[in-house]
Amino acid sequence: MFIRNMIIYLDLQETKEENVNNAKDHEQMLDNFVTFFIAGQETTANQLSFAIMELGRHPEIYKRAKAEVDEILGTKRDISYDDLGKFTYLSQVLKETLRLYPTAPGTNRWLHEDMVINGLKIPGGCSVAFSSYASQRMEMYFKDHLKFDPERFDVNAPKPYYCYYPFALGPRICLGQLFSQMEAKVVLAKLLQRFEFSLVPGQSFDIKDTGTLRPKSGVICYIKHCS
Ligand code: HEM
Repeated sequence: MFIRNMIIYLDLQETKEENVNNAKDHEQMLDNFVTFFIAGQETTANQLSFAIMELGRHPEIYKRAKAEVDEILGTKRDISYDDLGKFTYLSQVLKETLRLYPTAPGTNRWLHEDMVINGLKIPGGCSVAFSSYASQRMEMYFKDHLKFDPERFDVNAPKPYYCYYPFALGPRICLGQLFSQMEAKVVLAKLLQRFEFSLVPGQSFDIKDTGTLRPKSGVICYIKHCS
């Protein structure tokens, strides 16, 4: 990610030298830089914090995720691309984490013309906000809606179409979706392979919304090196 950001930065400098008068180009480049920098770093980092938090709260889920990692990696240091495809349960854990804690909790779209949705008229020329946080916690879409349950994302479970969208939907869907989930799997697998986590008792599991969601007071853990 750092290298990627650096490349964008260098491009920006070159553009500045070549085309000093074109402020609009620069603004767009800067917009992209900020998007990548914010969208590309905090969202995945916070997803991992929430994942560790939920694994700490559910020892049986933790045990199963750890068993999968140990079976696939053993004591191997490097994770290959093929290994990533085998982390079925870990992937379910990460999806369920983003259901309860969509770290980018919504998005919006500009409506160019009037629309009627479910009998409700929405006038054109306004911005419509979508909350993945709200949709993904609704009982009408998810049984035991507040329960952390990675089984919802089992390959045989019914697919939660159009009510689960942590990366948004449509042509402007998150550009980094696949990359971020590869990154999250690598980091979580490595953490589970090498360390044992347990939550320090008495901490709050409140959420803070600073544009992206994060655990309000961090996730405080005891960490032990796996023998
Ligand atoms: C857990 C991790 C992530 C989540 C939950 C997430 C979520 C989102 C959401 C909800 C949007 C808005 C899309 C829309 O309005 O249609 C978005 C946009 C975007 N994301 Fe991510 N994102 C994540 C990671 C990343 C990473 C790692 C990158 C880059 C490497 C990235 C790059 C972008 C970009 C460039 C956009 C703007 C796309 C556009 O407007 O066409 N995201 N992301």
